[in-house]
Amino acid sequence: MNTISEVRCSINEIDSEILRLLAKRKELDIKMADLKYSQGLPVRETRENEQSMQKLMDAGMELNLSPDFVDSVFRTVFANSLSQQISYIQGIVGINHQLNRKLKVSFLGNVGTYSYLATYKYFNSICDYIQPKNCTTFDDIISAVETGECDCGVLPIENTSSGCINEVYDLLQKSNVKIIGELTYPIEHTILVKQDTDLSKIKTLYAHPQPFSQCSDWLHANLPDVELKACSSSSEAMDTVRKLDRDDCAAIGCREAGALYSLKAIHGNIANQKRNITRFIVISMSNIIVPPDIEAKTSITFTTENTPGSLVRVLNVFSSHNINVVKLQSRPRIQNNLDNEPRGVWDETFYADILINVNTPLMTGLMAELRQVTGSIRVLGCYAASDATGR
Ligand SMILES: O=C(O)C(=O)C[C@]1(C(=O)O)C=C[C@@H](O)C=C1
Repeated sequence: MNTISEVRCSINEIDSEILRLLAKRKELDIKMADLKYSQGLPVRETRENEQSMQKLMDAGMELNLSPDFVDSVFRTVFANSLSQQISYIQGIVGINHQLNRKLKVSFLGNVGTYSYLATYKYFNSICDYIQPKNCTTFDDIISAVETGECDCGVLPIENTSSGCINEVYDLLQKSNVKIIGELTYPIEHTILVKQDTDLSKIKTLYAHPQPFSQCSDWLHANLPDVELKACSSSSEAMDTVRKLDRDDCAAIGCREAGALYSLKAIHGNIANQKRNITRFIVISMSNIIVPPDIEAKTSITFTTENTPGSLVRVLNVFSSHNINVVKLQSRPRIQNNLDNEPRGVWDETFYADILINVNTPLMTGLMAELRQVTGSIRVLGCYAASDATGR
């Protein structure tokens, strides 16, 4: 008769074997991407995937595994495989010409910030080694790329709870960096403490301003009298609470990252939206080419006259070409010369994300039409849409 620990041991061995096989599969993904790219074949093979899935479900049934289970396991494996292949090809085509596949990347904060987690998730399959540049402001992240100190930078741009991160939009208005990628990352805010304590004892809470704003409802209802201290990042917040080592201080951060700072989670899931997700953009000084079979997103910025119908005329251009505008945002225009500005009014700069690849013949005609109905227009970058990569 087997004991629990013997059975557990056998299960652990099987799990390790599954991991080894997944790692082997990952190596084949890269080989496959290489072959497809060199032969000019599409990366996404929807029909082949469907056929493989059907075969796996049939084989699974013979092994007494339900089709649902097989479907959910392999859907994740297939999505990951596609994302690996796309990232790899993006790496060949665009941002990584270095033979040793090392990239220097700037992002907010230190180990354990959400930006850190998103950065490693994005670049893991693109390069072998990331040299991190830890920044304390969004401006520094962009400057590190502009000066050539870093190959790429990662910036949060919008979140399902707090909306657009205006500071990043305004910095993009002033910079020449290109957007070369995006990823969406689930942000699971947690109250982290150093000493054994409970919520009623907390007097001071440390966090980046974004988590404060993303958790405003919960904070209002549960910690209304607590002093909120803004930090430059979640890592600074977590490190401060670790060093203070008190039972009346806490930080907002991700549960797993908290453990890196010897902090315990006492309350989780505190964001205003259950699905609290941040979209990050990846920036670089040079554009990448998105292969034609990958769904591409192009970010543009434009100005219009401050007159009735001006914006509609721009949107009509997209509509007439059946182009999906998946995001439209406006920000007050940054003016350096205020001499001719009438008092009390200001102009807006618009940002739009549209589903089109800039390297299509349609784009040239589209830009010509857009120039006729805008004051100025600039492409901020064209990149693989996160839906396409599963990131
Ligand atoms: O402070 C961090 O951990 C960050 O990475 C910054 C940041 C942000 O500025 O939006 C990143 C993602 C989350 O939305 C919350 C915080």
